[in-house]
Amino acid sequence: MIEVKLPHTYFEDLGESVRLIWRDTLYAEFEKSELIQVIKRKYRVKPEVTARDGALIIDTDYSDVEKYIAIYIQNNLGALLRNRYTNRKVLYIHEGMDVPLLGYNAFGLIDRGTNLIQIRGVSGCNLSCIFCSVDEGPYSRTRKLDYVVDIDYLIKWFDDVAQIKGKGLEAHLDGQGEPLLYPFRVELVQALREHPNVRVISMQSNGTLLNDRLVEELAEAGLDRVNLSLHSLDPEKAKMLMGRKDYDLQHVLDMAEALVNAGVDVLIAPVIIFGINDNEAEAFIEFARRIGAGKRWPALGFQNYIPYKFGRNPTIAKLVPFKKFYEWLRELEQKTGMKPLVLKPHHFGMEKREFIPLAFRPGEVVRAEVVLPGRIQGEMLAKARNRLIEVINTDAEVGDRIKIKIVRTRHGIYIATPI
Ligand SMILES: C[S@@+](CC[C@H](N)C(=O)[O-])C[C@H]1O[C@@H](n2cnc3c(N)ncnc32)[C@H](O)[C@@H]1O
Ligand code: SF4
Repeated sequence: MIEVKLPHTYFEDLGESVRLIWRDTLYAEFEKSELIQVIKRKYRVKPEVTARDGALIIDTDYSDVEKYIAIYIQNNLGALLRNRYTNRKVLYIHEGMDVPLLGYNAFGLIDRGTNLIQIRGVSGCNLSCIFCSVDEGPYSRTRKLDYVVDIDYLIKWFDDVAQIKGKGLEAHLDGQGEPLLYPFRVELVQALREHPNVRVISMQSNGTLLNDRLVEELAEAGLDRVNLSLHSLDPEKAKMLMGRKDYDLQHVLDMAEALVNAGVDVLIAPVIIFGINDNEAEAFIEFARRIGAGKRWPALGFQNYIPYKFGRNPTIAKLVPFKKFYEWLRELEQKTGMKPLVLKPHHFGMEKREFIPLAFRPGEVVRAEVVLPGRIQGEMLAKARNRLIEVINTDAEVGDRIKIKIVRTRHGIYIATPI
C-alpha cells in the first residue's frame, strides 16, 4: 500500500474519481480509471486507487509509483484546476506564460496615481451579494472563468511597480472577488511586509473565510488593516444582502473582533442601500466602537450603493445622490460623535503619485497578441508593449495576432475593440 501526499493538498474520494484540493481554494478531479491506466502503462499492474485521510492510496508494493503518480498529477493539474467556491475553471498565471500583470482589472496590479497599489491575485468569490458591482460568486451570470496568479510572479511585478512608484506604499489586496480566496494569501502578506517600499498592507474582504488560525497567520505575516464588508447586523437581512442562506453573521462579527485582538486594524465598510440598511448606521458605529475598530485609521467606511453595468443591480435598491449621502454622513457624525465618517484620502495616508506612464493613447491602433480568454462572453485578453489589454466584442482566439483600437486607458486599465 502506497500513500501519496502532496504539499498543501488533500485528496477526497468521490467514488469514480478522486478530488485533489489544493490550498483550500483550488481543486481538480482525476478519474480513478485514468490513474490506474497510467500506472498500468508503466508497471503492468492495475492497483486499486482510493483516497483516505487526505492522502491518495494506491494498493501496490512498487515503491516508486508514488513519485511517478505525483509527477503525473502535477503535470496535469493546470488543465483541470477549478475554483472550489465558484466551480469555474481557473487559469493559473505564471512566469512562463509571460502575461503582463498591468492593464487588466481582474488580476494583477492597478495603479490609480497614488501611493496605493491594488494587488489582485485571484478572481472569484464565495458570496453572491445582491448588489455586487462585479456580479461575483457562484451564481454569477456573467463571469465564466477565474484566474490565480502565481505568488512569485505577482511579487516580481509588484517589485517592478514599486521601483517606479517609490517608498511609503500601501499594498492593498482586493479584487473582482474575495482576496481571501487567494491560495497564497499569507505568503503574499509576508512578502509584501519584507518589501522596503511598502509601508502599509491592507485588504478588502467579506471576512467569511477567516478563522482564528488564519487571523493569527495574517497578523503575524504583517497585515495592518482589513476593510471589512459588513452590510447588516441582522442575521436574516445579512443573508438576504449577501445572497447566501449559509452566511454566518456571528462568525464574521467574531472574526472582526479577533482581527482587532490580533493587532490588525479593522474598518467596517457597509454598503448603504437606503430603505434597506441605512437604519442600521448607528448600530454599525456602536459595533465598531465596541470591538475597538479604527485604531490607526477610521473605524467606518460607509459606501453608497452604485449600480454597475456588469454588476447585479437589485430593483429594491434606491439611488441616493452623493451630495445627499455626504449630508447623511455629516449628520451621523454630529449625532454619534464618531468622526470621521466622511473619508478623505489623507485619513489613509494616501497621496498623489505620478502614474506609471500609459503604454497607449485612447484611439491608438495597436497590433496585439491574444494570450488568454477573458472573463465575460466576447472578451479576450491581448498583450502589447508589456501590458495586458481587454479586447471586447471579439471572436479572436488565443494565439491570434490582431489589430485593435484602444478605447479606454483610465488608470492604466486598457480596453480595446477589434478593427
Ligand atoms: C467588489 S468587493 C471585493 C472585495 C470583497 N469581496 C468584499 O466584498 O469586501 C469591493 C467592495 O465594493 C463594495 N461593493 C460591491 N458592490 C457595490 C455597489 N454596487 N456599490 C457600492 N459598493 C459596492 C463591497 O461591499 C466591497 O466593500
Ligand atoms: S461584494 Fe464582495 S463579497 Fe459580495 S459578492 Fe461581490 S465580491 Fe463577493
